[in-house]
Amino acid sequence: MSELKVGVLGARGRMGSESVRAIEVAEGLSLVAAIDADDPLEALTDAGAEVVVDFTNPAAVMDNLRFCVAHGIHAVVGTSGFDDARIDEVRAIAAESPEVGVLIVPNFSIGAVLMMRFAQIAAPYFESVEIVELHHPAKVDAPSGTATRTAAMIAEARREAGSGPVPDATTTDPLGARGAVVDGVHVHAVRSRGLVAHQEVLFGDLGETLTIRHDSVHRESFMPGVVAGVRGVGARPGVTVGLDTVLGLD
Ligand SMILES: NC(=O)C1=CN([C@@H]2O[C@H](COP(=O)(O)OP(=O)(O)OC[C@H]3O[C@@H](n4cnc5c(N)ncnc54)[C@H](OP(=O)(O)O)[C@@H]3O)[C@@H](O)[C@H]2O)C=CC1
Ligand SMILES: O=C(O)C1=N[C@H](C(=O)O)C[C@H](O)C1
Repeated sequence: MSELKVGVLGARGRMGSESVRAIEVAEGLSLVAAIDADDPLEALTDAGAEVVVDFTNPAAVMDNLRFCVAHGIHAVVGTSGFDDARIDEVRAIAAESPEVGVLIVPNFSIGAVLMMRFAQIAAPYFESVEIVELHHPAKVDAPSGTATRTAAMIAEARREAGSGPVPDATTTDPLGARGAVVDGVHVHAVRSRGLVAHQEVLFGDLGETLTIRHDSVHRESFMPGVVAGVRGVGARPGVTVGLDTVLGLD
């Protein structure tokens, strides 16, 4: 059987370079293009790429997706910045080439996928919830895509359960000490040397708290998920959000 031809966008970056290494050694995958900001996207079509992995930045990723979809190339997107409005935009782009799969994955690490799931399960049972995401100081965006996705999953679970807003008597917060509010969930972003990618979801109710924490201590934690996404995206036309279906969790 012929190997699946894969291109990496953002290939010299922290995640792109790790992905290049993972794809080079993965059985059945062949790295045909490693592209960075100064390379033309036509290098993908010239090399016959069938799937791309995008780890660029929120400002660049939409143009990359437009190119890939228009050229019938499946896309596995790790780049952050995908709120509901942006996902709807991708759905509109993908509708132009219905055979193409676009897999948008806020976090490829298996532990993080499970952390989000566990938070979703816990959400209806606690009156209070807050998210603390902690990352390396070179991260360009806040809050993280993982925190945004976790907040959305928690909010949906609370809505379905008929939960009200989280209790909070704060009326004065001139410096924004209570953090951002994403889908009704307070999100706090920490940036520090020594960190890679970490998140805590803190639940609270009468006389008890539950903390769900995940730590990526090395970027290799994301690679089994990236490789699974590359192998799975072609069988999923249209837009899929999250790695859950690829991992068989849905
Ligand atoms: N889903 C997940 O599991 C994970 C997602 N991420 C996300 O992935 C993204 C990248 O993170 P990270 O690797 O740390 O960032 P880096 O800044 O290390 O890498 C980004 C790379 O993309 C390149 N780039 C910029 N614009 C383009 C373009 N138009 N075409 C091709 N390449 C381009 C940059 O080149 P140059 O420096 O020359 O501009 C750089 O090499 C972020 O959004 C981050 O949040 C990160 C970790 C895990
Ligand atoms: O920039 C990072 O490093 C990460 N970005 C993703 C995010 O925004 O959630 C995934 C992971 O947290 C690492």
